[in-house]
Amino acid sequence: MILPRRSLLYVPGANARALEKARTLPADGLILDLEDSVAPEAKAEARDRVVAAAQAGGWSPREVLIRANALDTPWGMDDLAAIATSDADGVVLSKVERPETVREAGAALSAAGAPDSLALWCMIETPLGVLNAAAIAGATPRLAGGRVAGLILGTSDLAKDLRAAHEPGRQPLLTALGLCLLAGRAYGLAVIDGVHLDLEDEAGFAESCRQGAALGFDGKSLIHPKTIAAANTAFAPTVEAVENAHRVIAAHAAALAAGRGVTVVDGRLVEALHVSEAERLVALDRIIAERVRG
Ligand SMILES: CC(C)(COP(=O)(O)OP(=O)(O)OC[C@H]1O[C@@H](n2cnc3c(N)ncnc32)[C@H](O)[C@@H]1OP(=O)(O)O)[C@@H](O)C(=O)NCCC(=O)NCCSC(=O)C[C@H](O)C(=O)O
Ligand SMILES: [Mg+2]
Repeated sequence: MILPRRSLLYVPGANARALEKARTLPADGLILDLEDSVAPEAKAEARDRVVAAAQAGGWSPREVLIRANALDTPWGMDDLAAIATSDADGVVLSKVERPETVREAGAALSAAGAPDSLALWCMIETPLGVLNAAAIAGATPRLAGGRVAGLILGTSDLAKDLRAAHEPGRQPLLTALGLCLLAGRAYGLAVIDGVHLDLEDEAGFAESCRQGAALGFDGKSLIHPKTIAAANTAFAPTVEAVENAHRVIAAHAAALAAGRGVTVVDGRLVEALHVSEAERLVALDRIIAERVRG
């Protein structure tokens, strides 16, 4: 089933008001955070609060993911044990660098009683993580019956480790973004772009969404509710794209009925591969429209 992942908002797990507010926001998904936004002395309390919030329900149609601390920190394993039976849709593993970490997390979740439906999302945010992205994506992918549903780029940590500049166009990060997209798509995963740190830079945010959508990301991770609407727009199919998709589907069906495998729509060649992409767009558009109607 296609799920819109245009906007995934980080919600600090230590901030009770933000957690409450998140229930009302039109993001496709929420990442309830136990990692970087939570101070060490607040980790245990934040874990209890986030797990209780997930268990309380009432989040639909939003996906609820909980970001755990890395497994080699004092909190990582306790986070997984608590999240396992939290009714969240997924666990976000931070700073994943090796496929063994994904398997270890999957085993820990299963041992703690997690249902098979609990997904794993891997953050790729270090140079080693990028270089191993294909092995991480292919460790236990959903398509092969495993838990891994997606990759999320951690471009802030990555830029720091690379000593790269945060600049318009994100040239210093493009190799890493492309490698992660290749890795995720090779194993049928969702792939989510990193955050835009400057909350006052509306034009830069819009441009980074446009670029992320053009590169092929499913959506963007966000840090403030005021950016949800722009991300939802940027990563949704446009009206023109949906109209074109309907024309492609109809023209190809007519060509097949006439015994031909290819046709031309508005001067462009249409083959079966274009039909499957058109069908994906139409399905995504329908689900988004259903959400808007409520
Ligand atoms: C950046 C913020 C600290 C700003 O917070 P604040 O000053 O409270 O903002 P506002 O006054 O403008 O907030 C307006 C209302 O919106 C609510 N709010 C704000 N942010 C969120 C949020 N993220 N989720 C839910 N609700 C939110 C406020 O409560 C206000 O509500 P109301 O009371 O009704 O007026 C703050 O936005 C924030 O903490 N953002 C998230 C920070 C975070 O999670 N960081 C970690 C994830 S990013 C990361 O780790 C990067 C990655 O790992 C990498 O390496 O790249
Ligand atoms: Mg990070």
